[in-house]
Amino acid sequence: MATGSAKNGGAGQKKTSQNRTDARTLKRKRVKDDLEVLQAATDALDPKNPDIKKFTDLPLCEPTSAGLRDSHFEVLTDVQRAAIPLALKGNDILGAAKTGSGKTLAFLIPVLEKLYCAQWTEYDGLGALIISPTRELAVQIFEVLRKIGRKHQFSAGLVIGGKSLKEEAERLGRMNILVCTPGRMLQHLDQTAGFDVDNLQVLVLDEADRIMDMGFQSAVDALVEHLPKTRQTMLFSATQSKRVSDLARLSLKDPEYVSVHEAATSSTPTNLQQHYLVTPLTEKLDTLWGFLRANLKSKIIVFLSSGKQVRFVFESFKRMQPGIPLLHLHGRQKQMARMEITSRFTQAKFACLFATDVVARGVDFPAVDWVIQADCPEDADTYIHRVGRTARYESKGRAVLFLDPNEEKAFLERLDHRKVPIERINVKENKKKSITNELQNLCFQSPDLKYLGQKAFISYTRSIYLQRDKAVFKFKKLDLDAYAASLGLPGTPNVKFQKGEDIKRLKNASRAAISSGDESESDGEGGKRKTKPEVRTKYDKMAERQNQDVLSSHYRKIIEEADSGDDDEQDFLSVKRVLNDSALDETAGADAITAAAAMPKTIMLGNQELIIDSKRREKLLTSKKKLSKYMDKGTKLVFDDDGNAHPIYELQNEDDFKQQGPAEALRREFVQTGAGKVREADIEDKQLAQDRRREKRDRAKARERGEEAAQTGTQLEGGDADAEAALDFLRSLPVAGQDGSDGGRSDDEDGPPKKKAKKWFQDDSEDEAKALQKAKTKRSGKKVFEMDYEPDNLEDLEALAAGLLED
Ligand SMILES: Nc1ncnc2c1ncn2[C@@H]1O[C@H](COP(=O)(O)OP(=O)(O)OP(=O)(O)O)[C@@H](O)[C@H]1O
Repeated sequence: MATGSAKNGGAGQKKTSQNRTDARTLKRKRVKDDLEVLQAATDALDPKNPDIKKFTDLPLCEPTSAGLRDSHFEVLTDVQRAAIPLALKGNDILGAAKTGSGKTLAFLIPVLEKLYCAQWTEYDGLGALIISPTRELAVQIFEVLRKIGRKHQFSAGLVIGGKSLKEEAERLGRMNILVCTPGRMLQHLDQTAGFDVDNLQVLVLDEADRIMDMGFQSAVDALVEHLPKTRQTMLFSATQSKRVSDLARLSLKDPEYVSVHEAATSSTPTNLQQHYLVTPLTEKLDTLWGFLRANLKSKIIVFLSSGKQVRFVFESFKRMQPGIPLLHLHGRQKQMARMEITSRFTQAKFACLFATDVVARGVDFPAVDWVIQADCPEDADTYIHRVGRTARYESKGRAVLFLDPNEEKAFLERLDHRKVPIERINVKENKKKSITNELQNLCFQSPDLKYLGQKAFISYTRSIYLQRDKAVFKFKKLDLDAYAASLGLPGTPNVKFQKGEDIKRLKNASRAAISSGDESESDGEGGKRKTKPEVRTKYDKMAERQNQDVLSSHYRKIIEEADSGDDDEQDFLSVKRVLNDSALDETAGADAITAAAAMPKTIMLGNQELIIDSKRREKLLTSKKKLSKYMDKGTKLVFDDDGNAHPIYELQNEDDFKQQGPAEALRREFVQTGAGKVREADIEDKQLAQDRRREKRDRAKARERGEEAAQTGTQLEGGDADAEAALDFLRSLPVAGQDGSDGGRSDDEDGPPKKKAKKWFQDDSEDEAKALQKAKTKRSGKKVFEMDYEPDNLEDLEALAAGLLED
């Protein structure tokens, strides 16, 4: 049976495997036929056909179509309509379209189609490389790729750093599509054995103008060297450059220039409202604070010029609790933190994100209401990308640019030149409020915050100094002292400047340094090749810091000490001179000094000889206070009428003492007189205490009578002077509501409460005071009248307490 059945089973198995082979052949044939149809449709496709409106109008394979359907993409945007057909036909593309217009799909769909048509498998290696200037954007592109490519069989990976090179390298060999940042990719091409890109079919540069910008030039050049020349290349950006040199470096072949909004009257989305307001640098934080307080139910991105600015504003505003969740993002944060913050802001309904230009390009946060540019962007392109974080696709958005009066004219010209429609708005005078005092208090209380403030000050002033566009950024016009004060700093930090460098080069140099030093903090930018980091001491790091001027004086001393090797000797000699100033015979000259240098230094204090054998001891000897413990304590003297000095306790001459009588009798007499004096003093004290108690009782009674009279309105009969005085005092107090003001009327009072005008700049202390007042009223169940009166003694305070808290 077993055998039989085995026999039967063998025939069955043969049949099944035959069936499977047939099915596979059939499937392959079907796919081949489909591919031929697809290819024919693509060949026949007229890229300029105006009837192409939906994705279903394009010759796309089933997996891509299904991915788009499932992601609810149906109608093509302008840039997609213009670019996708050309790209499907294999052209190189130079795509330019406004922010938020859907450029990501415009290159991802052709990538998927190209590899599908080539029947790309895992054995074919890397087929497409997509480069982004920032990690955030790379992650986002990868997410869209996963969404629309979910029905494909390709493997896709993200190469942006944050993991060890080895870990990434292991997976690289198996990837068909990679989304990466240039620096990190270059590292792999240089260092990862067996990572083969010879087969690459498509290269995409998103935010191409930025990638081709100087910070990335060398990385991109080196990267392109590794890639095969026969490939399709696509470049996209909202601010596309057409520099011939760039195109040559990327070996673009007869690229199609797709610029769907070139004829548009504005280079920014039409559903974006753009404003600017002129606010002097010294009031910038006041204005920003006021804006946030007035827009608590919004999703806001605030752009600042550097990570240090971002940290200071975030930390100080966080402590002042504006009433809206605050987040911050800059390139020096660890990768995990950046991803976490990005995702929190993405999900938030109301929040404010302080950020550097790390999220200025490409990042697609949903439903951002406001983009605030608190620091003027370095050029009009950066402005366009920053405002593009709102009003994306078909949604609306608003943007406000803060300009210092010195920046206004020239920067508006730049915007006008780039077709940016922007209108001036003003902050209402009555809504302005200075937060300088709060910042000063915070900086005073927290040295950390003060340090951040100093760093922010330095990075801002340096950035202004280094900006290329000198017509906009006028360093000489900065009032540095006032600016430092506006940050709450107790003094103006010193700033060192390097001439002949511009801000972009500096920024990118620091990025390159990071990417070669610490991978985990790298932005994937810059593209310098990694060298083995040397072991550096704490002092090395401190000495390398660019802003040593804000180091504590202690650290500065350490650094200065390290700089001059012969310091010790110099110190020694100079101390010797100081100590022996009077003792040194001038004629002894240099010989005496040299001889002294060989001997240990000493100093005589009283009858003690102290050896100066260390800097600490030397310092100690210059402090009078500290020296005092080594010195003799002085003796106190008193002077008689003739001016003769005597010790305080002077023993009487023995003979004189004996003449006064027997010692025991003298002692008894002394004790008796002393005891008599103490008794008298005691009686006086008791009498005084009694009088005071009586006075107090009388005052309290008079007060009670006075209050009754004041309440009933009856005239006081009789003439108790104290009571009358108390009544006068009570009448002199302003009674709630009588002086025309609201008199501190509590919410619980009868009658309609006056509606308070809604304020822009309501601060927390007011809220707290109100809450306290309410809590008090609730607890006591009594009405609370606020008086504009400051009691100046204890009695007044008691009267106030008794007179104002009543049923
Ligand atoms: N055809 C479409 N239909 C509906 N929504 C779309 C379509 N294409 C893109 N979008 C949506 O529009 C938004 C912006 O798209 P995308 O991020 O690709 O813009 P972008 O042009 O790359 O912007 P930026 O210049 O800022 O990088 C995204 O939320 C995306 O999901």
